[in-house]
Amino acid sequence: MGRKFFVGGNWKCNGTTDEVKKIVSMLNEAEVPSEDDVDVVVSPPFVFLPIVKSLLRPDFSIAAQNCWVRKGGAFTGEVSAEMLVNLGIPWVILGHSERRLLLNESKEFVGDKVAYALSQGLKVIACVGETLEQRESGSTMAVVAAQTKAIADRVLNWSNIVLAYEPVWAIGTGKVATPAQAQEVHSELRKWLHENAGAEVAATTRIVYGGSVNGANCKELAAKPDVDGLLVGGASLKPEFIDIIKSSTIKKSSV
Ligand SMILES: O=C(CO)COP(=O)(O)O
Repeated sequence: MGRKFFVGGNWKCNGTTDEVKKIVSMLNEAEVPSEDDVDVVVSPPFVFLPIVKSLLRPDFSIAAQNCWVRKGGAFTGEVSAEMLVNLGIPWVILGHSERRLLLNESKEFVGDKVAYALSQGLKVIACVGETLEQRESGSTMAVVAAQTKAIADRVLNWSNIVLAYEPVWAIGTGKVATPAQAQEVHSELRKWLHENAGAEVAATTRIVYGGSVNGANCKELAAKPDVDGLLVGGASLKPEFIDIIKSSTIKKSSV
């Protein structure tokens, strides 16, 4: 019943057309484990979705970085789930901490977005994570459980959700969580899912880690039993992203 390893590349608000083409060429030329063993999903800014879709190798998939909370309409500046489906984009990242914190997206709003995106047939990478202050005050689990509950309250079927644990203090800081810290929260999150969404959801939902993952630290993180993949920011724009994809092989050798 193994959970297939998942590697996401969140390009955030980066890139020009030329840079995007170069990253895609680098990905297309790489030799990586088979799609039977690893899901690779890259997430360019909205404006580059069509070009990436037209150029990217077929065994890699694509995610948008956000979408509107309900059906499209008079919502200036927003992009709807229906539009992503129309473009043939299968995945969307929702609840990233940069949106929760910089754009004041509440956990309820994120939960609504997750439910709506799923209802339209999108697969969702749903991000949760605590700030440094929250970690230091001992409320890490309470925070990530409340963020996960806002999703669980609105969603019954978890088969199209990947849960990404991204501690805010580790994002873009070079300060990666230790493998033990990641494992601890992932295992608690799985326990939470078991108690609140059922044994099947807990056993099958992939929980991936994000926050300063790079080519040097990916294997140790990937080796942890409850780390089912990695969500990569800065390093996903660089050749070391290929090494991160290859860290998936550690799961094969450890079973
Ligand atoms: O936010 C992240 C992925 O969504 C992680 O970003 P960094 O890998 O740049 O720390």
